[in-house]
Amino acid sequence: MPAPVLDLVPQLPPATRERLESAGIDLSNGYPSWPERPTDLKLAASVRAGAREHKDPGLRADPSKKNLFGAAKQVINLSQHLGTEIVGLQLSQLNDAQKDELALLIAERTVVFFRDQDLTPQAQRDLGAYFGEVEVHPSAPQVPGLPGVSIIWDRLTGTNDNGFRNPFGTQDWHTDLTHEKQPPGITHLHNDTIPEVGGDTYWASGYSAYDKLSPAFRNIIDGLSAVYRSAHSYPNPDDPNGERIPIERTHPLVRIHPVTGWKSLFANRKYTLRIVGLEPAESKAILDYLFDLYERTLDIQVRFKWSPRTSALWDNRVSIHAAVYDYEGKAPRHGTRVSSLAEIPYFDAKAPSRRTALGLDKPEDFEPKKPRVY
Ligand SMILES: O=C(O)CCC(=O)C(=O)O
Ligand SMILES: [Fe+2]
Repeated sequence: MPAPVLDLVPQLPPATRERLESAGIDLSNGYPSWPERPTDLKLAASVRAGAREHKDPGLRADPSKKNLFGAAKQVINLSQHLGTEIVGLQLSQLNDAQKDELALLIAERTVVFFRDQDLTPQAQRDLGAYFGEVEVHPSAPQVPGLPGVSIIWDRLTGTNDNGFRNPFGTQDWHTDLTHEKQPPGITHLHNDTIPEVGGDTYWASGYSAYDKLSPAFRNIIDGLSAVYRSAHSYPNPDDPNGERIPIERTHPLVRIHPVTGWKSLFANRKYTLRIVGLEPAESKAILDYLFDLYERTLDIQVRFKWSPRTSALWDNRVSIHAAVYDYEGKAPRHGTRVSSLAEIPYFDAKAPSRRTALGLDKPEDFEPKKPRVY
């Protein structure tokens, strides 16, 4: 299939163009570039089907994080359960000890922010490569000359029908690339251009969603597997002109983060299709409950207001996220992103939840809730 032609150089926001050009990105063949697309589903599914060794840098970190925190001007926790902003550090200048500690911090706090970054797309890719093998999407738009640096920009839909009634797709709560055999751990989005008003992003904690469940309910979902579907679809090799179909993969519904050792819910409404082994109605009832809990429980979420040249690094193993499309494409918002593939998701019945590991459980957390009396 030929790569779509969509030359958007003239539409690049000025700050974005300046960032790309001063980093030596060649825009003479257009922007973005599209990878050689797989011709069919089998090829797309095989792109990263092999087993990769993943050694998480967070496992090497000094638990006190003294190298990272000692060099920062300020460390601000944005909510109890997730979200930390680090002030006064440049991501492009971190040493290895600081990168290891950052990987640990992201594992613990789910999403970490750095404002006022001077970050080339090349430096962003190098940092991603430190965290794990950089994901090169088989069919998503990328920065020319830099496979693995993909682009978040609503102009890339190639259609103009996104708006108030039809938000950009990233507004749906989701986790990235859950259909991969080794889905991403850390994803790093650097937004070089941000509207003056709007364009915030939400994250919700999978650790805390799991912690919200009663022990009896945890027993029901612990050890179950679910099927995860890809966002992109591909022609079936046996029927190249027929309907395009997505990739499907099975993973545990509750997974363990290899660095923290904590259990996390691993479900998202956009891509988790069904629980293996259950009747369709049972699967739907349980998944709908889990999605609702995850998406609607405000105390396990953080909403972040960006400023230009800000980086967010989040852990896709233990979170869902959603981008608010209230600027409706009227003001430019442009970012580059790099995802680092991690381990094959796994479950361990003996692993603790986050609250248990941190000693935060209270006896009443384990009693059935009493009905509220007003
Ligand atoms: O635009 C955003 O804030 C987030 C978009 C998103 O879903 C992603 O980068 O994976
Ligand atoms: Fe996403």
